[in-house]
Amino acid sequence: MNGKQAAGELAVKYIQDGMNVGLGTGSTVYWTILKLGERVREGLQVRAVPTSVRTEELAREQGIPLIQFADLARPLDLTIDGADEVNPQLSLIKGGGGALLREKLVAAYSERFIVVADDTKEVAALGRFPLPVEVVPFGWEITSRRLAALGCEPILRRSDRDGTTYHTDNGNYILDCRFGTISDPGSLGRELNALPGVVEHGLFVGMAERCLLGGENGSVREIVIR
Ligand SMILES: O=C(CO)[C@H](O)[C@H](O)COP(=O)(O)O
Repeated sequence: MNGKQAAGELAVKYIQDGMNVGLGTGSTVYWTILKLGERVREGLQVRAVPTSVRTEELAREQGIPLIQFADLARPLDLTIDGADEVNPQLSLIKGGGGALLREKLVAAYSERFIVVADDTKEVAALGRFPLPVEVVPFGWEITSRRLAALGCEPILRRSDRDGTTYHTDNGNYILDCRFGTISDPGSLGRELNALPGVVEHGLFVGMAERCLLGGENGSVREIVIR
Protein backbone atom coordinates (compact mmCIF):
# COMPACT_ATOMS: atom_id res chain seq x y z
CA MET A 1 0.00 0.00 0.00
CA ASN A 2 1.45 3.41 -0.91
CA GLY A 3 1.33 6.59 1.19
CA LYS A 4 -1.65 8.11 -0.60
CA GLN A 5 -3.77 5.02 -0.12
CA ALA A 6 -2.73 4.61 3.52
CA ALA A 7 -3.53 8.23 4.47
CA GLY A 8 -6.66 8.41 2.32
CA GLU A 9 -8.21 5.27 3.76
CA LEU A 10 -7.28 5.99 7.38
CA ALA A 11 -9.08 9.34 7.35
CA VAL A 12 -12.42 7.56 7.12
CA LYS A 13 -12.10 6.74 10.84
CA TYR A 14 -13.07 10.37 11.52
CA ILE A 15 -16.40 10.00 9.71
CA GLN A 16 -19.20 9.03 12.09
CA ASP A 17 -22.77 7.94 11.60
CA GLY A 18 -25.12 10.78 10.72
CA MET A 19 -22.40 13.18 9.55
CA ASN A 20 -22.52 15.50 6.56
CA VAL A 21 -19.05 15.41 4.97
CA GLY A 22 -17.19 17.35 2.31
CA LEU A 23 -15.24 15.24 -0.15
CA GLY A 24 -12.16 16.78 -1.77
CA THR A 25 -10.62 15.98 -5.12
CA GLY A 26 -7.54 14.06 -6.24
CA SER A 27 -5.68 10.78 -6.15
CA THR A 28 -5.38 10.64 -2.33
CA VAL A 29 -8.97 11.45 -1.47
CA TYR A 30 -9.86 8.87 -4.14
CA TRP A 31 -8.92 6.25 -1.53
CA THR A 32 -11.02 8.01 1.11
CA ILE A 33 -14.05 7.87 -1.20
CA LEU A 34 -13.53 4.18 -1.98
CA LYS A 35 -13.23 3.31 1.74
CA LEU A 36 -16.23 5.50 2.60
CA GLY A 37 -18.20 3.68 -0.12
CA GLU A 38 -17.40 0.38 1.63
CA ARG A 39 -18.57 1.79 4.99
CA VAL A 40 -21.80 3.10 3.43
CA ARG A 41 -22.50 -0.33 1.94
CA GLU A 42 -21.98 -1.76 5.44
CA GLY A 43 -24.64 0.64 6.77
CA LEU A 44 -22.89 3.90 7.71
CA GLN A 45 -25.32 6.81 7.24
CA VAL A 46 -23.70 9.93 5.76
CA ARG A 47 -24.43 12.60 3.22
CA ALA A 48 -21.61 14.08 1.16
CA VAL A 49 -20.89 17.29 -0.72
CA PRO A 50 -18.43 16.68 -3.60
CA THR A 51 -15.93 19.40 -4.54
CA SER A 52 -15.72 18.56 -8.25
CA VAL A 53 -17.53 16.82 -11.06
CA ARG A 54 -14.89 14.06 -10.88
CA THR A 55 -15.51 13.47 -7.17
CA GLU A 56 -19.27 13.59 -7.66
CA GLU A 57 -19.06 10.84 -10.30
CA LEU A 58 -16.85 8.67 -8.08
CA ALA A 59 -19.07 9.17 -5.02
CA ARG A 60 -22.16 8.23 -7.06
CA GLU A 61 -20.40 5.10 -8.36
CA GLN A 62 -19.64 4.18 -4.75
CA GLY A 63 -23.27 4.65 -3.70
CA ILE A 64 -22.49 7.51 -1.30
CA PRO A 65 -25.61 9.68 -0.77
CA LEU A 66 -25.03 13.27 -1.89
CA ILE A 67 -26.49 16.56 -0.73
CA GLN A 68 -26.37 19.85 -2.61
CA PHE A 69 -23.99 22.34 -1.00
CA ALA A 70 -26.68 25.01 -1.24
CA ASP A 71 -29.13 22.81 0.69
CA LEU A 72 -27.02 22.54 3.86
CA ALA A 73 -28.89 23.98 6.82
CA ARG A 74 -25.68 24.17 8.88
CA PRO A 75 -21.93 23.73 8.26
CA LEU A 76 -20.60 20.31 7.29
CA ASP A 77 -19.31 18.20 10.18
CA LEU A 78 -16.05 17.37 8.43
CA THR A 79 -14.24 17.82 5.13
CA ILE A 80 -11.41 15.56 3.96
CA ASP A 81 -9.20 16.71 1.11
CA GLY A 82 -5.72 16.34 -0.37
CA ALA A 83 -2.97 18.95 -0.80
CA ASP A 84 -0.05 19.73 -3.06
CA GLU A 85 2.09 21.10 -0.21
CA VAL A 86 1.71 21.13 3.58
CA ASN A 87 3.89 23.24 5.89
CA PRO A 88 4.40 22.68 9.65
CA GLN A 89 1.53 25.10 10.51
CA LEU A 90 -0.72 23.08 8.17
CA SER A 91 -0.95 25.93 5.69
CA LEU A 92 -1.48 24.38 2.29
CA ILE A 93 -1.06 24.84 -1.42
CA LYS A 94 -3.99 23.23 -3.20
CA GLY A 95 -5.43 23.25 -6.70
CA GLY A 96 -3.06 20.97 -8.59
CA GLY A 97 -6.21 19.10 -9.62
CA GLY A 98 -7.99 22.33 -10.54
CA ALA A 99 -10.79 22.12 -7.92
CA LEU A 100 -9.51 24.78 -5.51
CA LEU A 101 -12.54 27.11 -5.61
CA ARG A 102 -15.13 24.52 -4.61
CA GLU A 103 -12.61 22.92 -2.26
CA LYS A 104 -12.17 26.20 -0.42
CA LEU A 105 -15.91 26.96 -0.30
CA VAL A 106 -16.61 23.52 1.14
CA ALA A 107 -13.69 23.47 3.62
CA ALA A 108 -14.60 26.97 4.83
CA TYR A 109 -18.16 25.81 5.57
CA SER A 110 -17.03 22.85 7.62
CA GLU A 111 -16.57 22.39 11.36
CA ARG A 112 -13.42 20.32 10.81
CA PHE A 113 -10.98 20.09 7.90
CA ILE A 114 -8.61 17.13 7.65
CA VAL A 115 -5.88 16.84 5.02
CA VAL A 116 -4.66 13.58 3.52
CA ALA A 117 -1.39 13.37 1.59
CA ASP A 118 1.69 11.28 1.12
CA ASP A 119 4.77 12.49 2.91
CA THR A 120 6.35 13.90 -0.29
CA LYS A 121 3.92 16.84 0.17
CA GLU A 122 5.47 17.91 3.49
CA VAL A 123 7.64 21.05 3.14
CA ALA A 124 9.37 23.44 5.54
CA ALA A 125 8.03 26.43 3.56
CA LEU A 126 5.39 26.61 0.83
CA GLY A 127 6.31 27.57 -2.71
CA ARG A 128 8.13 24.77 -4.48
CA PHE A 129 4.79 23.82 -6.08
CA PRO A 130 3.48 26.61 -8.36
CA LEU A 131 0.48 28.27 -6.71
CA PRO A 132 -2.76 27.71 -8.68
CA VAL A 133 -4.82 30.89 -9.04
CA GLU A 134 -8.31 30.67 -10.58
CA VAL A 135 -9.10 33.71 -12.75
CA VAL A 136 -12.02 34.83 -14.88
CA PRO A 137 -11.36 34.37 -18.62
CA PHE A 138 -12.29 38.02 -19.37
CA GLY A 139 -9.01 39.93 -19.50
CA TRP A 140 -7.00 37.05 -18.03
CA GLU A 141 -3.90 38.41 -19.75
CA ILE A 142 -4.19 41.62 -17.68
CA THR A 143 -4.80 39.63 -14.50
CA SER A 144 -1.73 37.57 -15.34
CA ARG A 145 0.42 40.71 -15.70
CA ARG A 146 -0.88 42.03 -12.37
CA LEU A 147 -0.07 38.71 -10.73
CA ALA A 148 3.45 38.83 -12.21
CA ALA A 149 3.86 42.26 -10.61
CA LEU A 150 3.38 40.55 -7.23
CA GLY A 151 6.56 38.57 -7.88
CA CYS A 152 5.67 35.37 -9.71
CA GLU A 153 5.73 33.81 -13.14
CA PRO A 154 2.13 32.96 -14.06
CA ILE A 155 1.59 30.18 -16.60
CA LEU A 156 -1.81 29.55 -18.15
CA ARG A 157 -2.80 25.95 -17.39
CA ARG A 158 -3.49 23.72 -20.37
CA SER A 159 -5.42 20.49 -20.49
CA ASP A 160 -3.26 17.33 -20.23
CA ARG A 161 -5.63 15.70 -22.69
CA ASP A 162 -5.35 17.94 -25.74
CA GLY A 163 -3.30 21.00 -24.80
CA THR A 164 -6.23 23.41 -25.03
CA THR A 165 -6.78 25.99 -22.27
CA TYR A 166 -7.85 24.23 -19.08
CA HIS A 167 -11.30 25.22 -17.80
CA THR A 168 -12.29 24.65 -14.18
CA ASP A 169 -15.68 23.17 -13.25
CA ASN A 170 -16.74 26.82 -12.82
CA GLY A 171 -15.74 27.82 -16.37
CA ASN A 172 -12.67 29.81 -15.28
CA TYR A 173 -8.95 29.55 -16.14
CA ILE A 174 -6.04 28.67 -13.87
CA LEU A 175 -2.74 30.52 -13.76
CA ASP A 176 -0.01 28.43 -12.10
CA CYS A 177 2.16 31.00 -10.33
CA ARG A 178 5.72 30.23 -9.29
CA PHE A 179 6.43 32.60 -6.39
CA GLY A 180 9.45 30.83 -4.95
CA THR A 181 9.47 30.48 -1.17
CA ILE A 182 6.24 31.88 0.31
CA SER A 183 7.35 33.11 3.73
CA ASP A 184 3.99 34.62 4.71
CA PRO A 185 1.14 32.67 3.07
CA GLY A 186 -1.56 34.65 4.90
CA SER A 187 -0.34 37.99 3.62
CA LEU A 188 0.15 36.72 0.04
CA GLY A 189 -3.35 35.24 0.16
CA ARG A 190 -4.82 38.61 1.14
CA GLU A 191 -2.95 40.35 -1.72
CA LEU A 192 -4.29 37.81 -4.19
CA ASN A 193 -7.84 38.15 -2.88
CA ALA A 194 -7.63 41.90 -3.48
CA LEU A 195 -6.75 41.54 -7.18
CA PRO A 196 -9.72 42.01 -9.57
CA GLY A 197 -10.01 39.02 -11.91
CA VAL A 198 -8.79 36.57 -9.27
CA VAL A 199 -11.66 34.30 -8.28
CA GLU A 200 -9.71 32.24 -5.73
CA HIS A 201 -6.21 31.00 -5.00
CA GLY A 202 -4.81 27.75 -3.69
CA LEU A 203 -3.42 29.02 -0.37
CA PHE A 204 -5.41 27.44 2.48
CA VAL A 205 -4.22 29.16 5.65
CA GLY A 206 -5.54 28.45 9.16
CA MET A 207 -8.12 26.00 7.85
CA ALA A 208 -6.73 22.49 8.40
CA GLU A 209 -6.70 21.13 11.95
CA ARG A 210 -5.09 17.78 11.21
CA CYS A 211 -3.00 16.20 8.48
CA LEU A 212 -2.54 12.49 7.81
CA LEU A 213 0.76 11.90 6.02
CA GLY A 214 1.28 8.48 4.50
CA GLY A 215 4.72 6.96 3.99
CA GLU A 216 5.91 4.58 1.26
CA ASN A 217 5.73 1.65 3.72
CA GLY A 218 2.05 2.32 4.42
CA SER A 219 2.59 3.94 7.83
CA VAL A 220 0.67 7.15 8.58
CA ARG A 221 1.83 10.07 10.71
CA GLU A 222 -0.78 12.47 12.08
CA ILE A 223 0.03 16.15 12.62
CA VAL A 224 -2.50 18.05 14.74
CA ILE A 225 -2.41 21.76 15.37
CA ARG A 226 -5.55 22.36 17.43
O1 LIG B 1 -6.06 20.44 -4.53
C1 LIG B 1 -6.32 19.43 -5.13
C2 LIG B 1 -7.22 19.40 -6.30
O2 LIG B 1 -7.63 20.69 -6.65
C3 LIG B 1 -5.77 18.14 -4.67
O3 LIG B 1 -6.20 17.90 -3.38
C4 LIG B 1 -4.27 18.21 -4.72
O4 LIG B 1 -3.88 18.52 -6.04
C5 LIG B 1 -3.63 16.90 -4.28
O5 LIG B 1 -3.94 15.91 -5.19
P1 LIG B 1 -3.41 14.44 -5.06
O6 LIG B 1 -4.05 13.85 -3.84
O7 LIG B 1 -3.85 13.79 -6.35
O8 LIG B 1 -1.91 14.46 -4.95
